[in-house]
Amino acid sequence: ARLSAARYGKDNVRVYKVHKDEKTGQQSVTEMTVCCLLEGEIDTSYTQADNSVIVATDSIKNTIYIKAKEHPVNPPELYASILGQHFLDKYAHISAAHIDVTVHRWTRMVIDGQPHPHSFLRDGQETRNVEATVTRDGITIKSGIVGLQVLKSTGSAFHGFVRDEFTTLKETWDRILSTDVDAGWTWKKCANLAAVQDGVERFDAAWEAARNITLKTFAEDESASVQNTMYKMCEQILDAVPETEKTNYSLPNKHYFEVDLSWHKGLQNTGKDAEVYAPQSGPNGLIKCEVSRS
Ligand SMILES: O=c1[nH]c(=O)c2nn[nH]c2[nH]1
Repeated sequence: ARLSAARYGKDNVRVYKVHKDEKTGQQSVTEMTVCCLLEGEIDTSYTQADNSVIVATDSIKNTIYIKAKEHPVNPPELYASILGQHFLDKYAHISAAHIDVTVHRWTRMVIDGQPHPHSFLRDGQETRNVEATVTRDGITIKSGIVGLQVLKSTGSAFHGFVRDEFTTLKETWDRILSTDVDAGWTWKKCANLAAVQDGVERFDAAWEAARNITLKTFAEDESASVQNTMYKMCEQILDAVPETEKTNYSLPNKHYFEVDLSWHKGLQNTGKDAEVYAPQSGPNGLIKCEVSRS
């Protein structure tokens, strides 16, 4: 037997950082969960019980906090790149650092019409995600949005699909569409950390654009299918963010079934009379795509 792949580190490292603006007294907060895995000349720690090559996962955890103190944690793409680059700079035998950052929502409260200086709310389990791979050959970054739950009560159809001896699904021209958005966009490779930092505002702008494109397309598209609607989202993100090379979506189709109540005094609740539905926990459709520049 031979070791064919190996990476190790610390997962689920929760980090909070506050920024206090001395002039305005306004405070801002960031909360994230970090996973940091290292690759390199570490085989002997697996095969020969040679611990001399191991940067302890506890030390990796410590480094996550130290770098969060020493450097900005926003945008997460920059923090992830700085953190990853540290391990290559410090440890010659480490060849790659895989950094995943999941940023949780703390949205500033608006109290009596005014943004509150130091109070925030968790308005959804949606997260902003970054996967950075830092190597001596450059930095690849994939940004994303995960867990953005959306629903539309009409404006979605699904008909014209294969009908055969396996098909029971009725065609519909008017259905509920609900999904949990998992969207990603992959940046063109950066040669080094300086290239990430140069034009760093592009990361927040891209996240804003991708989120707005997703919501607007979901809301306004007369959807013929999840497939077609998500493709339209991808096209627009590539157009809006020229420094990306591809984008991808993974969308569960979270079904809402009609409930036939006609057995009860002839109550009409199907088709055009449908108002009360049974939301389904599963099974769910799952539609995935990756769209690249042509
Ligand atoms: O949008 C949809 N795409 C599909 O592939 C599918 N299959 N069943 N319902 C569906 N809805």
